[in-house]
Amino acid sequence: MRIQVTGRMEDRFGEVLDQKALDFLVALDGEFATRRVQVLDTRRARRARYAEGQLPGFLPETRAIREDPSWRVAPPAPGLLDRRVEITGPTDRKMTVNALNSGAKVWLADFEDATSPTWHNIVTGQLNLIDAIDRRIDFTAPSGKRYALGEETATIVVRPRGWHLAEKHIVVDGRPISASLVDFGLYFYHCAQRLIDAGRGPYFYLPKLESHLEARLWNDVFRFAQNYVGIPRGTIRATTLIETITAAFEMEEILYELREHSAGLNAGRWDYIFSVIKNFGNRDDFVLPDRAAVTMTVPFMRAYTESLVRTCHRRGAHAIGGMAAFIPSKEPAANRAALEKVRADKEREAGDGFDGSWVAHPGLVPVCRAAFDAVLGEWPNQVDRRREEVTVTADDLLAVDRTPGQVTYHGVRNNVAVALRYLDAWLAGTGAVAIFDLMEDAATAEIARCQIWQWIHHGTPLAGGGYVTADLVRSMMDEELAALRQDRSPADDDRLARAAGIFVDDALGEELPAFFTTDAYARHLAGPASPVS
Ligand SMILES: CC(=O)SCCNC(=O)CCNC(=O)[C@H](O)C(C)(C)COP(=O)(O)OP(=O)(O)OC[C@H]1O[C@@H](n2cnc3c(N)ncnc32)[C@H](O)[C@@H]1OP(=O)(O)O
Ligand SMILES: O=CC(=O)O
Ligand SMILES: [Mg+2]
Repeated sequence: MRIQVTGRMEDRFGEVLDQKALDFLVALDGEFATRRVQVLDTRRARRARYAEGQLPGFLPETRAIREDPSWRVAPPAPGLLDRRVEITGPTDRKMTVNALNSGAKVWLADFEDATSPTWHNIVTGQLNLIDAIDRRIDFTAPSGKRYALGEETATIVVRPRGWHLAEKHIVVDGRPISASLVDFGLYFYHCAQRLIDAGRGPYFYLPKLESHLEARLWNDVFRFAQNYVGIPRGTIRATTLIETITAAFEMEEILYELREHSAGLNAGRWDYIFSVIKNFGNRDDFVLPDRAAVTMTVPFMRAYTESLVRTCHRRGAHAIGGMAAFIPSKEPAANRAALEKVRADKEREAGDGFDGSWVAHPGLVPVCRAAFDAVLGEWPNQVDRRREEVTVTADDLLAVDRTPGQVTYHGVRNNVAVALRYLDAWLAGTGAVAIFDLMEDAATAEIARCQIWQWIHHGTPLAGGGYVTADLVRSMMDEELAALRQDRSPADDDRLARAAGIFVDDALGEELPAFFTTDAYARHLAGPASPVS
């Protein structure tokens, strides 16, 4: 047999991994596995060029696409006209029900940043999506709380894992298959027709793209999939996250490649910051201050979001805002402060022309809705607001050295503390967690470990004296681990040691690995003992 499922088959997994769905995965793999490898090679080569001092720019070979004012993306599909509030989150059963009932217009069902890609999470996530669409997901929790879908639910938009990740529990001809193709393929195969019958469609968010050629690859996947099951071209819709610095130079081209399937662009701010550090970490003029100082209004971030809105609206596409990391707190003063910060963030986005934005928690839906209601009123979006006055140059997008702020002892310590806590949760199977009152996920954890690497690499001075050194970071790490061990049971020691090992490999080494998730997945989550107990 060409395809083998090596992951443990739990209750009902056969419903997701039936022979016809597996045949579809084999077909996707046969068509696209080689191109995925080429994409990853191209990424490596591009990063190597940046390491030698090259900087990205707008592509001369695609100038005609940018300068042609005539083309537009497809009009919005059913359920995607009004996207003023989108809630994101993992696809476990409880959160699936809570997100769909949250009052948000869209639910981003996340297999990427918010999910630890254990085999269990991936397959049960697919099952939960099928059950949600069939409206048979209701259940009673052990606490006695009843979870049931309401009458009106959010439109589901699935975010498959990025091209860099493999799914090692499914092998084709002895090779692990692309995780993107698994998440896309299983959802599409099982749910496309169900969604069409329910008056919506198979919709996706595309993460971590680095170029328009990656968008072309996704577009070809969509064409192939639609032909395979016999549904019209253009039934699939996809919103592309602009969350890498290289994609920011190719927004027009990405919309163009996907135009028959495009549902717009999203400003994935956290991975964007990560991408800037990752690509230019070697350069003195790209050293960023404490993470808390890298706000959405610093010049390089502002250039990126202004350009995104203008580009989308010029092409008739939705521009969707990003994630404020502040989440509700049980402590009233902290809660008020968090809501106020989210309100300011969403009001700025609505004022800038975004058509909607993301929230991480149901308690934030009303804040985001109010900010967009105030600007949109009865209109479903503001795609007609062209923002023609905006001009953004390559220098603006790369103006990282104009970011005010310092590197502080507290900022370094916070990154160490967040990275260790996040990695520990990720190893235990949870991909999004509240840490020190902020939402943390794979993208924010990447920032934490990359900043540490960058600051050590440059021997960055600390405000108040001293420098960031590997010794300083190691001593902080030891203190944090000791404090965590005190709070936990000895049974957690092995997992904490593994979390520390990932941190050392990915933040303290000579080289800066492209993603912590790839190696950490292969070493810790892909074996029989995943998640790590
Ligand atoms: C960079 C990016 O990619 S951003 C997008 C990826 N990140 C995310 O999607 C993060 C999503 N958010 C979350 O996972 C969660 O909100 C967390 C982990 C940050 C906090 O979760 P908790 O600690 O459970 O928060 P809290 O206890 O306040 O939750 C209250 C209720 O809201 C539910 N809830 C919280 N967040 C969500 C969500 N995003 N979707 C659905 N339900 C949610 C909880 O399940 C809980 O339900 P219950 O009352 O039925 O038990
Ligand atoms: O996916 C979103 C991000 O900010 O990263
Ligand atoms: Mg992201």
